[in-house]
Amino acid sequence: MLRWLTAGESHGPALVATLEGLPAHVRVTTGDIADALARRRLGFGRGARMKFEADAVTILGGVRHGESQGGPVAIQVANTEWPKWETVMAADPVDPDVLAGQARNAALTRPRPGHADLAGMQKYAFDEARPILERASARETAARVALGRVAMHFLEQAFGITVLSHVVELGRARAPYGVIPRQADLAMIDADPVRCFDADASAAMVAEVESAQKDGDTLGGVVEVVAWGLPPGLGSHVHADRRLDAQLAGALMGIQAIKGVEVGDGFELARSRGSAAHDEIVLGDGGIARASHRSGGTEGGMSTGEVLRVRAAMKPIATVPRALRTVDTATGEAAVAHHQRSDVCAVPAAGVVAEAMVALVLANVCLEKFGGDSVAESRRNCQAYLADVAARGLQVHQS
Ligand SMILES: Cc1cc2nc3c(=O)[nH]c(=O)nc-3n(C[C@H](O)[C@H](O)[C@H](O)COP(=O)(O)O)c2cc1C
Ligand SMILES: C=C(O[C@@H]1CC(C(=O)O)=C[C@@H](OP(=O)(O)O)[C@H]1O)C(=O)O
Repeated sequence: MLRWLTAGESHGPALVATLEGLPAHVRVTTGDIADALARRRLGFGRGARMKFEADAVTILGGVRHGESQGGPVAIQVANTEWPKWETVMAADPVDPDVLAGQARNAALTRPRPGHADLAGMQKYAFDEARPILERASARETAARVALGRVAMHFLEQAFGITVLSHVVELGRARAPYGVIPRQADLAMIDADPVRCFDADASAAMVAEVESAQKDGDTLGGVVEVVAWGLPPGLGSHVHADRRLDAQLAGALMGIQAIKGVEVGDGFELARSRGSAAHDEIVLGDGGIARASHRSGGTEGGMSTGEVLRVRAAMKPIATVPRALRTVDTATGEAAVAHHQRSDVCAVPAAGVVAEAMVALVLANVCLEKFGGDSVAESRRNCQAYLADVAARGLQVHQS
């Protein structure tokens, strides 16, 4: 079983992440993780902070000479802006007179609608939002992306599974439905300003961001994560929490600002008749094949061996420049919400985070099915299983 945790605040010295249960001999370097973090900073519409702040990665444990050792992997993502925050975010007590002189320490008593601010102040007994927003911030997703890269290397090296994402909707702009990119397309997607695979849709998405920015507004959108090379039978129908689709939905909904998840054709299937909603099992060239890919690669809570497709819908950024109405909790008076700066749109970055979450889920279900304390052992176990499926005439040939 793969377990992971992150810790750290948005303006703290660093985020830290640990991954327990990773087999030995996964090849991964600091450079690989830095590359993943750089991809998360991509995307037209992100705010000023992405430009002046940098992620400084250190692998603190679990990896030696470029290979995992079987112990927990610990990664630090340090924040180069820390010197500006070291008094306001200090772990140890600070002289109140020193703190009083810090503009950054001003009490945030105008909670932002759409954020954790108000519910967090209620729940954790704080009179201002700083202690809440520091941990609620999607800065934390940098730690998840670092772990996701390690999980992706395991999936690729043990099983040949690859995971990628692309932006399919941004504001009102939409990419054509049903185009499923492959790993070879990833460089092209990352080179696009909004990580969209369709040039016309990309131009429309960029225009949407420009228009929202001009209006002092923000945008959301939809990302699709695609995984190629999955064996059938990951996850299980036998219990709710073992269903692959449930685990994927939970992982994606666990990303800040994600409000909806679709597996395969998702909500569109609900609008179709049964005769047009499923993937018929047919005789193909080499044996059993599927006539379509509507299910998104899961049936009965298990992978089918077809390409996996999941979509996540992100709400518009909640720190709206044209500030939303709130109440100042210090005075009890009507006010407008705190706003310093924000992304106009972070959908392209959310795609990179969604890839990481899907990779962590897939790595976990692969370990559940195949086990293995080394990459070679996990690979061997998977190959033996696939050989048995084929020997029983149940192998599905990809169309
Ligand atoms: C990659 C990424 C970047 C984000 N950037 C911002 C931002 O700059 N400003 C903001 O207000 N919210 C931003 N968010 C969204 C907030 O973190 C999120 O809206 C907030 O946590 C409340 O959402 P929730 O109700 O889903 O938790 C971002 C989310 C992601 C995934
Ligand atoms: C720092 C990151 O994202 C931040 C996520 C975020 C939020 O509210 O979620 C708000 C913004 O930070 P700030 O409020 O300090 O401008 C983003 O920049 C990052 O992704 O590395």
